[in-house]
Amino acid sequence: MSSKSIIEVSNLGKCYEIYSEPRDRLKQYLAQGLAKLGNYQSKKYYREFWALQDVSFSIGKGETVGIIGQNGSGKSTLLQLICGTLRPTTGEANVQGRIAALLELGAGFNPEFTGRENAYLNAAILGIPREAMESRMQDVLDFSELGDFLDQPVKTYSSGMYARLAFAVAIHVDPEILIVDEALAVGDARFTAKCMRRIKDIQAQGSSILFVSHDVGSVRTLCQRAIWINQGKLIDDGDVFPVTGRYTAYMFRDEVADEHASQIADANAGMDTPTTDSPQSLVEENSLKPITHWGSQVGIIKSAEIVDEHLAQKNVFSWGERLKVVIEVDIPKDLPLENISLAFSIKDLKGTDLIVSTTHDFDKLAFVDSGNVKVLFEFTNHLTEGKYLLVVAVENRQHRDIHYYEYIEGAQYFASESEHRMFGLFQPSIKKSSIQLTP
Ligand SMILES: Nc1ncnc2c1ncn2[C@@H]1O[C@H](COP(=O)(O)OP(=O)(O)OP(=O)(O)O)[C@@H](O)[C@H]1O
Repeated sequence: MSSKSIIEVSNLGKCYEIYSEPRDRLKQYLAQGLAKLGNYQSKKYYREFWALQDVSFSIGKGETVGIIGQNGSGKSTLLQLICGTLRPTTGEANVQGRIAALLELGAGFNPEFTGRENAYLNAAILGIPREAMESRMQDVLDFSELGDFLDQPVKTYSSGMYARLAFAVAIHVDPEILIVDEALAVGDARFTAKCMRRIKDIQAQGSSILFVSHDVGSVRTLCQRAIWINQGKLIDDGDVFPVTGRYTAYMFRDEVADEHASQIADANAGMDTPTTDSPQSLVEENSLKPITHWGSQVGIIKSAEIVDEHLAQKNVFSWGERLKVVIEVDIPKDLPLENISLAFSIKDLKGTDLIVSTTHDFDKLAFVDSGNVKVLFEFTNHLTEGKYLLVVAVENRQHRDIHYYEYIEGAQYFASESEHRMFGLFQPSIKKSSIQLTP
């Protein structure tokens, strides 16, 4: 284990024995016993299912890593192996430091004990003595907002109450590693926001965080790095933006041209997210290829760029300047025109959508013919100083369903600049006025 890593996972695998009928389990047990006595290999009455297979990576101190993947891909299995609540079939997970894990609901809680007793018990397992925890109990109570329920057996709790207690305990035991499984996000919106804020505090204190989520947006907001697990295998591991981009591409893949996830990862290997702290200029960033580029009709977008009001392509725009997003598309004859929509979004380098517009919404722009079309979206640049990227897409929209014909994340990289100091991400021009209420 390298001195800088706090978690080191090598060739980790978990295999389950799947029995088609309950009596096969008994047959297996007996056959195994006999085989041991006779010193021979017994017949297998089960089939093997690898929930996780040959996974290796290391996590450094202070890193926040998102674990992404479809339902049943092996994320929870991986976390349980790291926490030591599950034994691996192959390989090992070495962990250095106190792990506070929020895995399944109420994991580690005794249903007969009260919330308070469970808090002491959980803390003790993590090496926090009762006296130390006593002084933190008021904070646990305040954070969990459980009130009198803290002294009720946890078997009487709702799933949301379980989650509140589990989270409150986890953040009050000084974790060096915090593991958060999204399965726990059963609280209401206010509590979820409160938890996210606290996770950021823990991050700022230098703890390492493993964050499991289906939501690419929250992974991008919180994590610098992402690990993509698919069917028990590690598909991709790297900077959060490109890895989640490739995962999204896979999730939206065309059913007909269904490719294996690893092929997408291979094809995109080597594409990195633009670095924000590098001293290299934007010119270099503009030479970067898109972060992701996919869809069922790749190639129909002929060009996509941001220009000023004189249609000159630029990479730096002033705050308050008029700008246009120009997308040229060649719509094939066989595509149904009625639901075609051209869309763009402006994202910051963390992947947050700041501006999104499509020809489909508000004043719908209909396409009357296939062939070459240029669409212009015009608006005033109200982005505060920083670096941004342009995302463009041609979609088929039917109500809330979207099929992507082509999607380019990072069609252009550009900067916004201003002489004024601004806060926030987006600063429209705001009219100020006052009303005199008393003389
Ligand atoms: N005890 C078990 N016996 C047999 N199979 C299991 C067992 N536990 C998990 N699995 C299987 O292992 C696979 C991985 O499960 P896991 O819970 O790790 O997935 P996940 O990525 O966390 O899913 P989700 O996003 O739905 O929580 C699934 O196919 C699941 O059915």
